[in-house]
Amino acid sequence: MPIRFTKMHGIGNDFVVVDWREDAGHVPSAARIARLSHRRTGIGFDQLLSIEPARDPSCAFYYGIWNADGTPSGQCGNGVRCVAAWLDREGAIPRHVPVRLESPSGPVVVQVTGEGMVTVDMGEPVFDPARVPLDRPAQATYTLDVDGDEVTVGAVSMGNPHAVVFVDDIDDPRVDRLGPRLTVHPAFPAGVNVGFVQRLGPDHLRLRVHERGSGWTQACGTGACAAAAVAHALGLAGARVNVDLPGGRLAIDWNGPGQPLWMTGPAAFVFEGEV
Ligand SMILES: N[C@@H](CCC[C@H](N)C(=O)O)C(=O)O
Repeated sequence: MPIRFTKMHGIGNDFVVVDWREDAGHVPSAARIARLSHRRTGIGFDQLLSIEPARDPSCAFYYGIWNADGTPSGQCGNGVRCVAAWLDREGAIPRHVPVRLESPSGPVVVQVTGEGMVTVDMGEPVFDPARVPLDRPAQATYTLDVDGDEVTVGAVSMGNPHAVVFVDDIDDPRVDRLGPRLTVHPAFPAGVNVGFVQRLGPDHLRLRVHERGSGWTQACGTGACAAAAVAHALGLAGARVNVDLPGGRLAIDWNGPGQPLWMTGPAAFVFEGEV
């Protein structure tokens, strides 16, 4: 069955967006998604995003998320900005007005603030390890054995699981080795997105993310939220943090426990296609 799609990206984290508002339920198999995501023999993307009718009547639309290997995810920060920009281009949601969208992990609130700029209320970061999920009793940080290497991580759910590792230099080759190994560490039974954070100051972080199901990406929106939330919880960051990823910058605002976390950044259209 042919699939019409829009290729988009959020600071280099790239997506195929499919419109299933009239036609929900035609999820391609994991094997087909993996074939389509291939960068030489397919379209090439980090995630496939569907736009569908909302199941929750308080939300305008539902969006589904699948990684490049075909596995589903509960949340995608760069993806939800692209979904909002796509709905804005269709005239399906109003501008400058908060709109509730339903993700697989629950509602978020998007606001298209200008051409291609979107702010999202991502909800409150969840540090309870049982809900990340992380198979350890609750602590501020966790020390994990990664093939004989001791690695200290913060853990948080942003609707999907994140491990956050502070390093002196995100370009250190040790980071390249640790990313893929930590993503499949058995302490995280559902796998984990792993963010390596270099702290430049209380309001400025550098970040690289090895994503569960997609590998190293140019940017990870929920990864930026997780990095800022863990830094804030450890007293290493304030309420407003600029997070620089290989593909660009996101602004994260979080006032701490009991408060929602906000992410602001761009969303861009690349091309339309059918496969
Ligand atoms: N690129 C994303 C996260 C996509 C899902 C992730 N790989 C997972 O499996 O949870 C983002 O921008 O947040």
